[in-house]
Amino acid sequence: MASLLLRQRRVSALGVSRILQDNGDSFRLRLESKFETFASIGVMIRKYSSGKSAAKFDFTDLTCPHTWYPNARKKNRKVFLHVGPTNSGKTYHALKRLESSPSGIYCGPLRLLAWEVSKRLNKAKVPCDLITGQEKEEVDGAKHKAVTVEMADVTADYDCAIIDEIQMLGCKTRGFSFTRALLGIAADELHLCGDAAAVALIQELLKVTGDDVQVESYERLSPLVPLEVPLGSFSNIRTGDCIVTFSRKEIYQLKKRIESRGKHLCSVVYGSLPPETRTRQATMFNDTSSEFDVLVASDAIGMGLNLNISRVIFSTLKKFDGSEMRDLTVPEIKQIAGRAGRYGSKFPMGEVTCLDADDLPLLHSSLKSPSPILEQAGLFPSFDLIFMYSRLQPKRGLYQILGAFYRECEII
Ligand SMILES: Nc1ncnc2c1ncn2[C@@H]1O[C@H](COP(=O)(O)OP(=O)(O)OP(=O)(O)O)[C@@H](O)[C@H]1O
Repeated sequence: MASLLLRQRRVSALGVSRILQDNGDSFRLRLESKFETFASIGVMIRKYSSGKSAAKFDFTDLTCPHTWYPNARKKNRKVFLHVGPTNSGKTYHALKRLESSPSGIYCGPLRLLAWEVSKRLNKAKVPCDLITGQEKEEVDGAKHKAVTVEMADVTADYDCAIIDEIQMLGCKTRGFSFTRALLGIAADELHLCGDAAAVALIQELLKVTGDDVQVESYERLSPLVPLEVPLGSFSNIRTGDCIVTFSRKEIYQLKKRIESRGKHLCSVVYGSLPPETRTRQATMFNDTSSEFDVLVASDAIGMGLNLNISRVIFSTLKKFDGSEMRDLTVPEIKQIAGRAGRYGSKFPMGEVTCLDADDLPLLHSSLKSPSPILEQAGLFPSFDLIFMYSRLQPKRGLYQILGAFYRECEII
């Protein structure tokens, strides 16, 4: 197979650009149908512009990623973009459609969100599998799936699909999975839930797919009040509080400090907790009859989770992002703060504040600011694409091949 493909590459040197111009996308669709498997080798955030999709064929040409998904391209997808602030019912409306569809898939950014959706659908007598990077729970007769976005199947056919927190397609580390799901899921109806900052980029990305895109805007369902005073002392902690911090060490230090006063017990939620433990901790906090009435969490709670939080308290507005300590961004602050006072929860109004008074100005200004408009989406080459490219350079090692691939991609 490799030699056949290498021959195709030699043909390309003789002028596949022209063939593409002459024959449109059909050649690419046939070729790209071999490229469906994605693997985690590297990530590229590329400025997306439909104007750049000039006819040039090469394994490093990533300018037409919509052609990588022939199943999705066979459909005229109806795309609904549900946009608005946190706690505005975007996901609720999309889930209603999923629940009433004969088959479907929910793709979320967190394992806990996928778990919440599978639980909800199974409770509503809609059998639903749960598939994440850590587990696979299959339910007899299920035609629905709740998955973390990386596990989205772009080869199956669905009546309805949801991609939650779609603004994450701009994320440097995980954005490519959202772009893949956006372009690749073959569903008659595709519901995208997230921040309005992603609308223009998504409309631009979908211009080339022929999908019908409709924007539905929402308003927050319950008030979120930024407090004028900081928490100050841990003696002011009360039932329903959630303290947010960004390292596991600090999470356990804060839990110890709060519990040492003898008034409250704390649940903890952070990304690297084993899934069952995370689920148990979130359930304990949500259960009003449990003694665990305070939550200490990382930004793992920031996306979409429905927890019984009355007040969010930022212990800091800085986090280490893998390379440096930086201030939280406007979207991060809004997402995390938005967990307080969820509609339908025990607390009809949410409050948000900081541990230290010095952080209040940044908190207040961020909550008032719109999220910056997204201009970039993550994109990722398929494993097969890299494999075929590597066959052209038999003397190079993997490191050099990836480096060369990355450099050549950048100049397109
Ligand atoms: N019309 C409704 N009737 C009953 N409950 C609703 C309704 N709309 C939303 N809710 C509930 O309000 C809460 C927030 O809704 P949802 O999760 O859809 O908000 P969202 O806009 O997606 O928020 P986020 O962006 O923070 O994820 C959920 O618990 C949801 O079940």
